[in-house]
Amino acid sequence: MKIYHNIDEFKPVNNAVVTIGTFDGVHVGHRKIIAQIKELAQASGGETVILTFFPHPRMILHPEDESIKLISTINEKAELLEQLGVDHLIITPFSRDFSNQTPEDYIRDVLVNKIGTRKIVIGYDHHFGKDRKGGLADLLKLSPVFGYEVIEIPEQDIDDVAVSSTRIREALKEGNFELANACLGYPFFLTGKVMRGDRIGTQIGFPTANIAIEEKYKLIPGDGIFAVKVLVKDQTHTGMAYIGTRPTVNGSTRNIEVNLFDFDEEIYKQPIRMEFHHFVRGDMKLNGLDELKARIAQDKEEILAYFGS
Ligand SMILES: Cc1cc2nc3c(=O)[nH]c(=O)nc-3n(C[C@H](O)[C@H](O)[C@H](O)COP(=O)(O)O)c2cc1C
Ligand SMILES: Nc1ncnc2c1ncn2[C@@H]1O[C@H](COP(=O)(O)OP(=O)(O)O)[C@@H](O)[C@H]1O
Repeated sequence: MKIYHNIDEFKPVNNAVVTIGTFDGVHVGHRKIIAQIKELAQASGGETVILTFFPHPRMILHPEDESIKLISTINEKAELLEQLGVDHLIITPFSRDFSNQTPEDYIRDVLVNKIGTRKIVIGYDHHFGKDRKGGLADLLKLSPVFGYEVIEIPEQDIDDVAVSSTRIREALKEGNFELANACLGYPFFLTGKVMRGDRIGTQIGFPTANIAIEEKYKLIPGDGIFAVKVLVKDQTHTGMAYIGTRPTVNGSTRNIEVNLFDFDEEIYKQPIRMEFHHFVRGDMKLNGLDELKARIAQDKEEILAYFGS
């Protein structure tokens, strides 16, 4: 998959089959739309193009506002779309010029001239251009002029997509990974780098890799203990993750940490990817390190049993 960080980097392709959207999480609803553009492209010997927008305008206009939380970071999204076999991903940054185009200019300059759109798969609720005034009606009106075909996504499918995103976000907050992962079509994951902590982990016999996540907008599951699978240095390990403020040791920051089973390596600064499979319990203030250690040993038994090992 080729990635473009600006629409101007893109050179028109033959028989472009295009869809436009945020695709947060690249969940089962999105996958259905992507399967459709792939089928259309295959049938016409064309190439699939996804046009997405990043950063979200609110992230630029109000960088202090940390309320926007997304299921996948832009890099995670690109990785997921690549796995699905999308040919081209155009990531358009928000700009006033881009958002101020009239619907006609946008269709002619961007969709037709820059992308070479032959087929566009789009929902009734998609809006574009100045004041978001452009939509399906404009695309349909100009289709005979520019010779592209418009394929409308049924309203029910659009609603399913919206329902899925909201349900996934809620499920992740509540620790319902069974539901979130079923809606996503793959286990929810986060990616980050291992950083140093307070070295209490080793002291109690459960070293934990502390994960730093660069993207402030990434949605983090609610606090608790989780059964996870972690990819580190191209190897997958099972383990137990902790998200919380460590009330037992009077911690202050919200940590994301993981103890990997059958693992004993120094991995500071390593990139890791952690998949969430099951919520085990909520965060607790335990009475000292001995109690914490005993509780973690119990968590480990439960998680080993969960994974069936
Ligand atoms: C499976 C697991 C369960 C944990 N449960 C709790 C808990 O209930 N309460 C708590 O305060 N900390 C809990 N922790 C976090 C520990 O306090 C933390 O790992 C320890 O302080 C080590 O921190 P360090 O990596 O900075 O050395 C848990 C950690 C793990 C791996
Ligand atoms: N089984 C393991 N699980 C997680 N980290 C491990 C493991 N074995 C060794 N490590 C290493 O130990 C570090 C965690 O040890 P810990 O005492 O908790 O230190 P810190 O407080 O700096 O995280 C990890 O960052 C990693 O480099």
